[in-house]
Amino acid sequence: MSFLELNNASIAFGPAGNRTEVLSDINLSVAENEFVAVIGFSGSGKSTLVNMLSGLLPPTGGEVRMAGEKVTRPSPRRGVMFQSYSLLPWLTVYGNIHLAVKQVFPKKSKAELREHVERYIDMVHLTPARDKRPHELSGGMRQRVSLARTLSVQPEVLLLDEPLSALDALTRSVLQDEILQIWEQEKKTVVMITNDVDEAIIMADRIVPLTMGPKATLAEAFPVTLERPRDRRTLTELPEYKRLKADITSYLVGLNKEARELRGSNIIEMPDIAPRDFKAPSKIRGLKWKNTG
Ligand SMILES: Nc1ncnc2c1ncn2[C@@H]1O[C@H](COP(=O)(O)OP(=O)(O)OP(=O)(O)O)[C@@H](O)[C@H]1O
Repeated sequence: MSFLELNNASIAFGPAGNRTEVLSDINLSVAENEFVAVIGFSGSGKSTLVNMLSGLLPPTGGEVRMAGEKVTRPSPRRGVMFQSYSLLPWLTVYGNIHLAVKQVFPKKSKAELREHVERYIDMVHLTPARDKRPHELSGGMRQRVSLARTLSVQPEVLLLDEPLSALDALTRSVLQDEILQIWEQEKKTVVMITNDVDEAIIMADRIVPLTMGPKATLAEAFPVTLERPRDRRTLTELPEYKRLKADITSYLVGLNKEARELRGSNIIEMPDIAPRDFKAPSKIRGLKWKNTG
């Protein structure tokens, strides 16, 4: 049964008369505890899609529903984790998570708050770094804090907007495994945005391509039926993995080609002109130098 739904949802930006429809006629139905990966090119509208799912950006057409209710504003029931860590630099790991938890669970006692915050710090293996500030942490550690903070408010839906794309390949795979472990243990509904086919296959139950914008829409999904837990050391050798990777990659390459051809027909011819004088000036704001050109 569908838990999170997008029904003919669209997002347009710009003033009346000059509007651009970035997302058009998006339909998606995510079951409870399902892990869906949305894969797309840069600029296609992936973050706009996350903002719409979270309730930050109301659709200009159609609707978003969660557990049958229309989504009209952000709520702690939908936790978002962004590509940038968005941590408060003057607070420690503990402080960053504590702030979020206190906001969402104001009735918890001091001791309950402490126990709750420490549980999530432990979940992402950051207990030894509990009192460090963001500048004292590596990129992977910062992203772990961000994950712990998102999880600590106990959302039912996790929206992950390219959470690992700024990390090196090794850290990225460690964090993929940690997110999967947490997902299995905490049973969340996940929509993860990614631009990495391998990441999508390793993590998701279903991969949905987002076509190129403007008027980007979701294409037909690729189901991933590989058994869980998935072992990345042996997974890449499986015929199903290879077939999926080839199918999704060639689909994405096709999208890119199609978009380039469309853009090609809109190319504006520029006049063939050259500057009359291209000598470097001898003086700029009182600064003199020898013209060697
Ligand atoms: N608030 C806004 N006002 C006007 N245009 C916007 C706004 N937000 C996004 N856009 C436009 O919508 C399009 C999609 O942007 P979006 O950030 O969703 O893409 P993306 O796929 O997440 O890109 P990237 O992977 O590079 O982060 C872009 O052309 C962008 O300029």
